[in-house]
Amino acid sequence: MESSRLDELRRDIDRLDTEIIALLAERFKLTEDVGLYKAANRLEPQDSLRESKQFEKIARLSNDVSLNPDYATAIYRCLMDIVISRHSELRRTYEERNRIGAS
Ligand SMILES: O=C(O)C(=O)C[C@]1(C(=O)O)C=C[C@@H](O)C=C1
Repeated sequence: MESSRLDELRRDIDRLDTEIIALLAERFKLTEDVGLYKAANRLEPQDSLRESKQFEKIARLSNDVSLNPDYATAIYRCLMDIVISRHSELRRTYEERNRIGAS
């Protein structure tokens, strides 16, 4: 491959990465609020029913744009695992604060 072509492709990748990171930041802000809501309402960090619906949607959306659904599914599994771990942390912090506040 001509090196200028490689540079051009990498510029396109960099541009998309900028957008992907901005969207991830937005998504994590929303899941942070979900985590705070769950902690305050004593809901479990993981919701398997919601996840099943999410994964169905992800497969459908991937197929619509000719993306291998396995790729998107793997990425979203990672994302959700990070979210679940953060929600567990928020729950521990929330309960710790309430214990201290109650004593
Ligand atoms: O919708 C929720 O309840 C969330 O916590 C968000 C989210 C997600 O990232 O989409 C993460 C973990 C849950 O197991 C399901 C979905």
